[in-house]
Amino acid sequence: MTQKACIVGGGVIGGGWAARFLLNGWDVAVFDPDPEAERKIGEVIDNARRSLPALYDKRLPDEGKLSFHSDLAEAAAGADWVQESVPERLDLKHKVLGSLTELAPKTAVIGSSTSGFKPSELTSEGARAVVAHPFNPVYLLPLVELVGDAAETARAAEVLRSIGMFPLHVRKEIDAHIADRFLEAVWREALWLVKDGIATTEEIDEAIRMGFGLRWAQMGLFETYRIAGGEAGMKHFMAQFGPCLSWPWTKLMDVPEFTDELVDLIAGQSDAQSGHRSIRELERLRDDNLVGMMRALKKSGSGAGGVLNTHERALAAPAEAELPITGDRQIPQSWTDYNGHMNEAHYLEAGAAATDRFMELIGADADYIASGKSYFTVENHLRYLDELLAGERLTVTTQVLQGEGKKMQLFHFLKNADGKLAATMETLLLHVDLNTRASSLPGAEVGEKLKAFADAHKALPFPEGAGRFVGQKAV
Ligand SMILES: NC(=O)C1=CN([C@@H]2O[C@H](COP(=O)(O)OP(=O)(O)OC[C@H]3O[C@@H](n4cnc5c(N)ncnc54)[C@H](O)[C@@H]3O)[C@@H](O)[C@H]2O)C=CC1
Ligand SMILES: C[N+](C)(C)CC(=O)CC(=O)[O-]
Repeated sequence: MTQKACIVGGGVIGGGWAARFLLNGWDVAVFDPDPEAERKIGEVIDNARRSLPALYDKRLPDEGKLSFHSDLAEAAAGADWVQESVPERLDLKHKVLGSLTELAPKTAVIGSSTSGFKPSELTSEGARAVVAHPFNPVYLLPLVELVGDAAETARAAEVLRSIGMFPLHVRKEIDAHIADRFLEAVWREALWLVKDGIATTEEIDEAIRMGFGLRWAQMGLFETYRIAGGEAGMKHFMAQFGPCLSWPWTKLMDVPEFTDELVDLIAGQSDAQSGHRSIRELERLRDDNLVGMMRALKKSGSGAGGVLNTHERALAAPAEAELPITGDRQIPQSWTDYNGHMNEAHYLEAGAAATDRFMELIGADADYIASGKSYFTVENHLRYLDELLAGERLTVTTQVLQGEGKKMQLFHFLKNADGKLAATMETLLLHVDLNTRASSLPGAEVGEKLKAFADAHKALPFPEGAGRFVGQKAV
């Protein structure tokens, strides 16, 4: 049965939560008194539709139903998860969480997005809630800091994993949890650097994005510094840089006063730096960059890439069809080019991924390859028949044309969401012994499975376009 999330407060963060649940197949009911809430959330969800599916090489579940409610009881009825994301004021959080405790099903997790309040503060007037603190954009970044009752946060963690997030249990409640403690320290130093006229907002951003910002996404702080200690590792690093902590490098806890002058100085520099772009434009730029970086992390399984790999493995396999389905995904924005459609190179990428999937189907999987046997491609022929656009669903099915001895000849059909043929790729592979790098017969089981597909597919019509080559004569 479809699960339901109730989103209370649909601003920057509530909108992100709505998108995360919706695109993972949950029904989403929103309660927000702002008359503009539907438009704002719609824009956030459009951004999410453009970016979240691009992280995966499999299709996400069909989107759930989105509804807006002026009655909190109606929004909360039947919910499996309720997420409060109203402004960061304790009196307001008490009021909203108190009502939700009465109205939501007893079985529902009630999460608060609070950046700073502790669970004991949120529940001091009898409300039932745990802190589920996410990061912007909630639909792309996996981290959620969970703080509160152990059984309830364990239940919450399971749900969060199922929608591709990374729950981090905070062992002891503290103001601002873990991550915002860092962010606050960095923010405080940045304010001092601007106030003291040492650096502009743009120079501070360059100092982050040209250097340590790139490192942090893949190894965090401690692993990065371990390497910085050279062969002697962390001990050497601490011996060398530990004493600096007592030098006057930082402002420590000294907070700059938030005068009108400082606010104007920072807002003015920020306008000069980025005011020529709208917030939505900046969001799309941020999302495209995040998708590119997170896809790179997927390859090594580092950081957020490991979370994506785990979630992708849990996504449902496509339904059976006459031909094996060897690909089912949405087309990422990053696959499109200056002509506004999927670039030719990615047709090959989709076809090559289908070959890999077919190899798995006949047992030529990672273990088989590790045992020293594999297939090498020796020839491909691609026909580009129709445009494919960003966000469209792409499915690939595979017919075996030849599957005996060392040879495996496959014909991939690449189709859009309406089942229209957009491309075909014919590919010839030879089985190879990875130790001698010479062609060889496949293992008995792989050979038999391949032959079974080949025999079954012999009954099918020979595909139109198979056996073709580029016919233009050279002049
Ligand atoms: N903006 C950020 O970077 C992050 C914010 N948070 C936390 O998320 C929460 C929300 O912050 P934002 O989304 O940034 O704020 P926001 O100002 O963008 O959105 C708040 C929304 O709550 C609505 N609202 C106000 N009173 C309400 C009520 N009684 N019932 C239902 N909705 C109501 C407002 O109309 C608005 O749409 C805060 O607790 C904040 O600390 C957490 C992570 C990051
Ligand atoms: C500024 N902030 C404290 C609301 C930020 C967060 O809580 C997390 C984030 O997304 O940076």
